[in-house]
Amino acid sequence: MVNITEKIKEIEEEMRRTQKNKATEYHLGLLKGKLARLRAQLLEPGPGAGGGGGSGFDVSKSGDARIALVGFPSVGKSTFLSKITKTKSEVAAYAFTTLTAIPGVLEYGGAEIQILDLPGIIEGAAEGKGRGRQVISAAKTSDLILMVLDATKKAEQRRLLEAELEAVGIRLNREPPINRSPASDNIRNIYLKPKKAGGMKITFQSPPKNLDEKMLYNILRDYKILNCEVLVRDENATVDDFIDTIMLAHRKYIRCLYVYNKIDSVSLPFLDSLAREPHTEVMSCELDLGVQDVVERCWKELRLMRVYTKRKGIDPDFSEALIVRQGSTIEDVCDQIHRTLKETFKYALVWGASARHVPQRVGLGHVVADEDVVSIVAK
Ligand SMILES: Nc1nc2c(ncn2[C@@H]2O[C@H](COP(=O)(O)OP(=O)(O)OP(=O)(O)O)[C@@H](O)[C@H]2O)c(=O)[nH]1
Ligand SMILES: [K+]
Ligand SMILES: [Mg+2]
Repeated sequence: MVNITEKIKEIEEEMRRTQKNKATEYHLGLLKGKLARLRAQLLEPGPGAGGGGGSGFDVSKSGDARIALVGFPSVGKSTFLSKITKTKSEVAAYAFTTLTAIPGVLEYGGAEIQILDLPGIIEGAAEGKGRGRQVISAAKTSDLILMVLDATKKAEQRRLLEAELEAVGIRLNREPPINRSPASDNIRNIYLKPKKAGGMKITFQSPPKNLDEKMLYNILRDYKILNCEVLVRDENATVDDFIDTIMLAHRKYIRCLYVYNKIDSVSLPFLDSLAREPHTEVMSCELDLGVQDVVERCWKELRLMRVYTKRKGIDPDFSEALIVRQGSTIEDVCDQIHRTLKETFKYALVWGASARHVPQRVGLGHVVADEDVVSIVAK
């Protein structure tokens, strides 16, 4: 297999050499498209892909959610896993102690959360350095990325890691464009809809200033999007806008909690400044400081809720919660209990924060709150 990393380097080099002007705009556009595609390709599973493949590790998801521990070597990822779960992952003072994904289970609030200890990554991970691609692929499958940072190391470690994740389409702590029509997600009013068949249909609402049909055709072909519908509404749309539109399909919006470990080795004022950063917690695994706070914060960031069920005439069973995502409805609760429960659903009674009065009689669309008690009444 031709080395993707080398291809990326070549294209980056060519782009640097190419002067930016009207005449080269077209060519640069194609190069940009290629570059974005190659970066995405690095993460795709493929036979014999260099560096152990980009398909992540062979650990199946289990429990109610998955948290991935991502960070540079020796920041204390394995130490943290061993502290909060029953799993023991090897800890040592040298880099790359952990060579594969080690799953552990964190029990919290009645939920089982899978924690994935991962090998350390280094700069250039997204381009295939070390096991970086696998690590990032695994991170991409998680519900929360816990970025473990070493409080004694330079501040730029955080930005470097962010850049590695961004490079492969991961967007940290940004809201996904949900509840909007697919068209409005698109950049600069470019509508792109991949199809199963029928070839490419490219339409311009008004004559474009920076694009033409052949150009879009070539870029789409490069991405192997051979069947699709494209509508360009804005005459000012550029090649970059078009590539962004394509890349939207590769994006993954994941929440990230930054955790500075080893605070036993820094000064108090510095520690204080770290703790003030957004989406951040500080801890010392060694002194057992702040570890429980991190666990609690993880629970919050995962936005999971506990819902208790109750049978008529019997007290609710508070020892066993159903775990649902924030924003879930009675319908989601039914689906958690049993696949076909919805079919016989008549109404539900709800006690708790989401109920206007208790018990409130509600339908499938009612949005539940954390620690609500729900009783489903069947037809
Ligand atoms: N001072 C201090 N050292 C710690 C702390 N937590 C872990 N360490 C030490 O940091 C070193 C690396 O810990 P690991 O848990 O192996 O780090 P890792 O991130 O899993 O490393 P890799 O698997 O190699 O990427 C070990 O020597 C730990 O004892 C802490 O809170 N304070
Ligand atoms: K280590
Ligand atoms: Mg480790």
